[in-house]
Amino acid sequence: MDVELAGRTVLRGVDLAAAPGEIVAVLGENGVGKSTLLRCLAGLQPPAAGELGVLGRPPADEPAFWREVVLAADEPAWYPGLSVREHLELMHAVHGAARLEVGAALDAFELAGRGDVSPLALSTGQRQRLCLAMVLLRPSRLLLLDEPERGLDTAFRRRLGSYLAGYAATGGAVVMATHDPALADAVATRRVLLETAA
Ligand SMILES: Nc1ncnc2c1ncn2[C@@H]1O[C@H](COP(=O)(O)OP(=O)(O)OP(=O)(O)O)[C@@H](O)[C@H]1O
Repeated sequence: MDVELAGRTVLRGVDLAAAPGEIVAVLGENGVGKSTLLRCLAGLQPPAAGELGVLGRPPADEPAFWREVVLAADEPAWYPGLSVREHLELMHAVHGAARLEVGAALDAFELAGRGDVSPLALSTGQRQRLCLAMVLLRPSRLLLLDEPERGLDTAFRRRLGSYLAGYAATGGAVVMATHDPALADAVATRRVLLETAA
């Protein structure tokens, strides 16, 4: 597919497939179009040309689509008055059939000691861990992750890799834009290097 933003071709001839159980790492320099590609896969940016199918149909920004697909890009808006634990409980209650219990998610993402505070009282890396905990707690078939390593220390990046591998091992597909070659090396089953559209 080709993608244009403000009349400029940002992506040209991008050809990408991700099967269940695959982790696709999308690499490339700043501004090359990685986030734009994820937005296309999430149905938030229509391609100017070409074809795009997600889970067997064109992606659409509607509830049925978002029950199966998660886009984790910019930091989400946090609910005022809800603690870290309550954000996870909300996710658990809304989605049902959760992949993780709340206590297990707090432990896995090293937030057990911070469960009662507001997300705004967390450090940048802790907030990113909460984002990822919310993403991985709920059921889904496709994760679209934009620089999931953002703010994470080296040790937790490795843990993230193992969590993504675990997600893929249960049949989920992951497409992630990343600037972390070590994360890509550790878990990607396929790598896509984007280059500036000529
Ligand atoms: N809303 C917009 N309108 C016009 N151009 C945009 C818009 N958003 C992004 N762009 C441009 O599209 C190109 C691709 O941006 P994108 O954010 O997809 O890059 P990226 O590969 O994710 O970059 P980074 O590694 O810095 O996150 C850039 O040249 C950017 O300037």
